[in-house]
Amino acid sequence: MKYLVTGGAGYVGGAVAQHLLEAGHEVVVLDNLSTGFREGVPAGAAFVEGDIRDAAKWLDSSFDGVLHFAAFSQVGESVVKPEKYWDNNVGGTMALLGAMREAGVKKLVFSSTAATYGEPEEVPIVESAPTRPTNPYGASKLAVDFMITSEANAHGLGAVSLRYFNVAGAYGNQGERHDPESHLIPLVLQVAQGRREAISVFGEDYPTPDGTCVRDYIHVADLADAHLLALKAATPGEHLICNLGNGEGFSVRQVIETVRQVTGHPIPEVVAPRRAGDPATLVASAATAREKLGWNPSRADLAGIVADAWKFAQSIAREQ
Ligand SMILES: NC(=O)c1ccc[n+]([C@@H]2O[C@H](COP(=O)([O-])OP(=O)(O)OC[C@H]3O[C@@H](n4cnc5c(N)ncnc54)[C@H](O)[C@@H]3O)[C@@H](O)[C@H]2O)c1
Ligand SMILES: O=c1ccn([C@@H]2O[C@H](COP(=O)(O)OP(=O)(O)O[C@H]3O[C@H](CO)[C@H](O)[C@H](O)[C@H]3O)[C@@H](O)[C@H]2O)c(=O)[nH]1
Repeated sequence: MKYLVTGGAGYVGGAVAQHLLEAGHEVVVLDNLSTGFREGVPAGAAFVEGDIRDAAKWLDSSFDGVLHFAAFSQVGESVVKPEKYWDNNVGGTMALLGAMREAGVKKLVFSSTAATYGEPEEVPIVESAPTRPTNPYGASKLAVDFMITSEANAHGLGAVSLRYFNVAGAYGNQGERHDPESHLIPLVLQVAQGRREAISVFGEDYPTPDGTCVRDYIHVADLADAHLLALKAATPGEHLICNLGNGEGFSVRQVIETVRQVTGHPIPEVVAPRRAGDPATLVASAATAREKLGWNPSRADLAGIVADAWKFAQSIAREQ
């Protein structure tokens, strides 16, 4: 099969593109390199440097589907520059859906997010939980989910939205290298590498066991498996939404402690103010993904996830 991967020069899109190639598919990556890297596009994929708003230039009926990762995704930035998120995430996806309609491409897998739920009333979070995003990033992704539902109803698109919780780890040589980095695990690893002095803990007064935010970390390779299963499950005229996480929460301090164990570095920490837009606890119920996609994650162990991210961070440091 031939797939367009938007955002395939980024962290998750690059890992999924690699997995698609290994499964024998043809992959075309469309990425404007706004946050991604040319060297993040896996060998064997065709690369088009361009914007999803211009997807109609490259999308034609030879494609069997689209995997849509291209977006801005920093929670904190979205609070101070919301217009950037509405423009790229919502405006960009509207153009992409239009191009798919024109070209008659009927299958879509979309990177949605746990941030669509906001502060949950109950954990683990199920897909029928209220969606009350606490930041414009989550709101923009929720708007896209609504857009996709109406596209499926009106025009027969077969779509699956995967609501990732916190993605981490590496898949072969596909790993996380955001610049600037905002995600917890790669930042803590930068401390272990001596690239920063200490990790800031954003708030220690949350209603959680140790006062720091709790998140559900999922290995990017397990996430990649879910995308291939989602392509199989996509059904014309239907929009399926699935959470992807391991169902277990780890606090910021537990993550830091795990990095200490994996790297042997003492990792100094400093307490900093809360980051705007952060919910206290996000933990997934992935029962829908297991039932509807047949997804069975096999790399849930946090130390293993951190060890893979560490291996990748060290390999990048050697290259630089
Ligand atoms: N990393 C996580 O923990 C996480 C969690 C939930 C959801 N997501 C979602 O997964 C997707 C991928 O996240 P990531 O961590 O790999 O981010 P990333 O920044 O590494 O990748 C995004 C890629 O999209 C490209 N891009 C952005 N806007 C574009 C546009 N208009 N046209 C073409 N290319 C464009 C960027 O250059 C980049 O290569 C995003 O949609 C994000 O919202 C990520
Ligand atoms: O230097 C740091 C960086 C992060 N954190 C904390 O660590 C936790 C995880 O933060 P990340 O930035 O790694 O991840 P987020 O939970 O903010 O967001 C990630 O997961 C979300 C869903 O859970 C969204 O999908 C989003 O795209 C993705 O970046 C948060 O409580 C954050 O406040 C720190 O304490 N210090």
